[in-house]
Amino acid sequence: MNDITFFQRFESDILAGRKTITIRDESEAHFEPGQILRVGRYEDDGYFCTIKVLSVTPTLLSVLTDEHARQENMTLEVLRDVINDIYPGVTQLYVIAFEVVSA
Ligand SMILES: CC(=O)Nc1ccn([C@H]2C[C@H](O)[C@@H](CO)O2)c(=O)n1
Repeated sequence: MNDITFFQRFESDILAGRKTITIRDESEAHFEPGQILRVGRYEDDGYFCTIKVLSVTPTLLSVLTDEHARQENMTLEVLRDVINDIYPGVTQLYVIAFEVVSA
């Protein structure tokens, strides 16, 4: 049983350490620093690594920066588009910073 999922297209970036945050809505804001999470692919729930949650920080879509985009390994324009696709109309978001502890 996995604790969090990511779209398959982000798997290689996560495993390579190029993607070190994920930005989620209220439904996934309950994670806490220090928690160890099993990570699966959204498409098939197949496990692909274990991460440690470093921080969970409330933010707003309107204040996302190039630094968030860098930590997502994408441009800010693409990051805003991705978030608008996944969470249409949502402005209150949560930045979950993590590190891969095993894969
Ligand atoms: C079910 C669900 O919401 N799954 C998600 C949500 C977000 N992500 C990724 C996409 C971007 O890189 C960031 C920003 O939301 O997190 C995801 O992989 N899977």
